[in-house]
Amino acid sequence: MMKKFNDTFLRAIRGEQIDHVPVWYMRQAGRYQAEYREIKKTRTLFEITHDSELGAYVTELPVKQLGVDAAILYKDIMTPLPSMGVDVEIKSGIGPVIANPIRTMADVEALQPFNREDIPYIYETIRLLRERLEVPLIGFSGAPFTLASYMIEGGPSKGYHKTKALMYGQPEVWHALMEKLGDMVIDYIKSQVDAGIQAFQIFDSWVGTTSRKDYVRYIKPTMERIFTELKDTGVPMIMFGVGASHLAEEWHSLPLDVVGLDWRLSIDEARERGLTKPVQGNLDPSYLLAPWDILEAKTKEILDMGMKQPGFIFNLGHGIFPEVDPEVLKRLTAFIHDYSKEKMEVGK
Ligand SMILES: Cc1c2[nH]c(c1CCC(=O)O)Cc1[nH]c(c(CCC(=O)O)c1C)Cc1[nH]c(c(CCC(=O)O)c1C)Cc1[nH]c(c(C)c1CCC(=O)O)C2
Repeated sequence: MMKKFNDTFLRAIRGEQIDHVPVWYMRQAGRYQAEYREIKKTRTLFEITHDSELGAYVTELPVKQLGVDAAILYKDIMTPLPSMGVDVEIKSGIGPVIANPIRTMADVEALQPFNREDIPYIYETIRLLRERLEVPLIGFSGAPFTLASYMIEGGPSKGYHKTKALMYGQPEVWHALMEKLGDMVIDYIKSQVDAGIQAFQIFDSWVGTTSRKDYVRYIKPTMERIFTELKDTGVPMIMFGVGASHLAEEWHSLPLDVVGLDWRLSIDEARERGLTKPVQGNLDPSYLLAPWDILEAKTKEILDMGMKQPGFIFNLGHGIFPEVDPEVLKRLTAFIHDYSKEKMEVGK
């Protein structure tokens, strides 16, 4: 018998009637899973994504194992960059490393427009997943600032000094780069929507390193254009970044649907600051290593805050890390479902 499609995640975003709080986890496909580690013994991330059957398997695995309410397409924020001429490799335990960093206007001019024909395997994975999944499929893209930070630094960074030096010192180069990456994000998300994704998240993971004033001046115009152009897709749009509480009002004012929060700003505080839109978050993933009663108490606290108004999706404040026990995530998912279900029934 076919199981009924669980659209709780999409209904929650629309503020519709639901019977439990939906949950999914950033990095729900990854090295905390034994099956994933086994696959990674012989294949790189790019090799997995080029194999649509394998990409679909890895995407679906946490949905089956944990019982989460949404799947996030397995790929990386680096996936579209080779199409633009970026020479990128993802090194295990380090992250993306780029051999041809951006330093000058000539480097920006040399970037090619993203071409969806370069990544047919991603769309094939989306099509396979839409046939198989009983929960919505989330697509995603990195945001221009976060992608630019890798492209300028040449890899992961602590201070983002080269990125900001280019932003402040060569603003015309910076804006040209933001424009090109903005074009890519728009077409890349549209292409994923055409293939069948049902929501998307924009990862501006490292944008919290900029001030509010700089965000408005150097980054927000491109974000405004991205969300304005993508609104027509009709697919819910989620924003996320780490340590970006000071930008929460700026995000809220963008034409997006869901504001993702990390653990630095509580949901109550976000509401007090006028964030009336649906929120997603925000358990500090470190709690996943704490004893169960401590994790449960914190989860309850977040659910109690999130459930004060419609439009709440439970997630972590950042991705799952390799040391986390899958059994803990399974128990947590069941707890979120049971606790919120009970609370909704009492509230009726
Ligand atoms: C900044 C960023 C990257 N990639 C991503 C971000 C934004 C989210 C965030 O803030 O963490 C997004 C991403 N990367 C990956 C996903 C898959 C979907 C999911 O969340 O399950 C998603 C959503 C796979 C991946 N991307 C990567 C892994 C882990 C290593 C691997 O399996 O090769 C996975 C599962 C590699 C990667 N790729 C990147 C980093 C920092 C790393 C980690 C390096 C490491 O610790 O080894 C860049």
